[in-house]
Amino acid sequence: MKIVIDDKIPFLEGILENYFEVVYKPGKFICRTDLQDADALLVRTRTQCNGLLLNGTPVKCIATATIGHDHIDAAYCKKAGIKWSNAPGCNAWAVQQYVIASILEMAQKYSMSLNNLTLGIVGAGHVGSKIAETALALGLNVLVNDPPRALKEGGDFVSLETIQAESDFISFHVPLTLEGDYKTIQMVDDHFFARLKKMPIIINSSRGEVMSGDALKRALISRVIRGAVVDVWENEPTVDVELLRMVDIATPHIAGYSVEGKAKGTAYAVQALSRHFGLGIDNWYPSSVPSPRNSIIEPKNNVPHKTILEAVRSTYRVMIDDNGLRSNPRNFEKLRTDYNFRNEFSSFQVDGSNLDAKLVKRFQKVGFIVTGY
Ligand SMILES: NC(=O)c1ccc[n+]([C@@H]2O[C@H](COP(=O)([O-])OP(=O)(O)OC[C@H]3O[C@@H](n4cnc5c(N)ncnc54)[C@H](O)[C@@H]3O)[C@@H](O)[C@H]2O)c1
Ligand SMILES: O=C(O)[C@H](O)[C@H](O)COP(=O)(O)O
Repeated sequence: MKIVIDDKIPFLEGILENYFEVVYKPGKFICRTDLQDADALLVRTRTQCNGLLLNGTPVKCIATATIGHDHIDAAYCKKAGIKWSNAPGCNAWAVQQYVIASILEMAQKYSMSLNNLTLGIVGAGHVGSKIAETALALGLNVLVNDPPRALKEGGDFVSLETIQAESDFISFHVPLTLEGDYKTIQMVDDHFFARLKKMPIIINSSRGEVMSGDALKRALISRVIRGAVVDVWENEPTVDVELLRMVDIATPHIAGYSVEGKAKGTAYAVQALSRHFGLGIDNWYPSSVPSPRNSIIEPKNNVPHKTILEAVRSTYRVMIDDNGLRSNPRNFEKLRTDYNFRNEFSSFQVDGSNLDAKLVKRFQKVGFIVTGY
């Protein structure tokens, strides 16, 4: 059997070679000729898996080592009898880290106290629900909009209008969908911004095409919003430099780039291939996943948001990623390729010996391990 694999998927070398003839190639350049005698394809978001790529090839199974699967033409695959899988939730904690770090940076920049501010979350799946829980622990009010879940589950969901009217931050965690009752393509447009009431900060780490960059620029110019955090862009890897200069935090689609998230993404993809081809490695996981060089955090004080911001910064400095893209927006894809995957909060231990009980709880809710309290 033969498999073609995106050559930027970590933790994989030597694994599938035991079962397949393996060809590694940059995801963007995988083409139909590469697949003439291939049975399977293992990709990231950089390979468009559609009829153009797959028609007339023997590929019968595609695994993507990512949460998002908008690069896979599901309708085509169904028609062509190609099975595909993604890696649900693999890097959700990495995006939680990115969004929480960004909210704390924004609160500091604009001198906002998080207590009693409202975070509106649009899309409450693996990522959105983790952020909701952390935000509550940080003292924010949380409103959640997720019409597909609301229809299935009922419960405490609000309308998009409520999010627009009451939020000080709005963070998007929807998949990119092009059609249907809940389609998300360009869901954030001039009409969306016109309904905002509280000059919120907008955060997009979902997909660039969910939001109109031009509408976002108009909203920033007219001060309908206070600011914006943008990790995903329309037309990646090209970045609208005018927009980049206007937003508060601009990063090159790295919200999900944690060591743990990458390890899980690879593992879920290998496991899916194993199930499909009967490889017998259904529980495979990378044998060694790097830990942080210094995993102990010793908080200096008991002032909640200050000490949590310091701890968060010691795991991840989102402003360094911002600076990287700002200094060289044309390097978008290279910044991603060369990215030094960070560790998630759960790989760090906070020394709780001088923390009050409430702060211990908060650190735990953010995702840290707290010891010695
Ligand atoms: N920037 C990054 O590095 C990065 C990393 C991971 C995921 N993502 C993106 O984030 C998205 C969300 O990830 P996830 O793991 O939480 O996905 P998920 O599938 O677990 O959750 C998505 C949620 O959005 C809801 N939803 C769908 N359409 C909606 C609509 N119109 N309005 C409101 N809610 C809607 C769904 O019901 C679901 O609960 C992914 O699809 C991916 O595109 C980006
Ligand atoms: O959908 C996802 O999982 C994320 O957007 C992911 O971080 C994209 O990762 P890449 O395709 O660069 O590996």
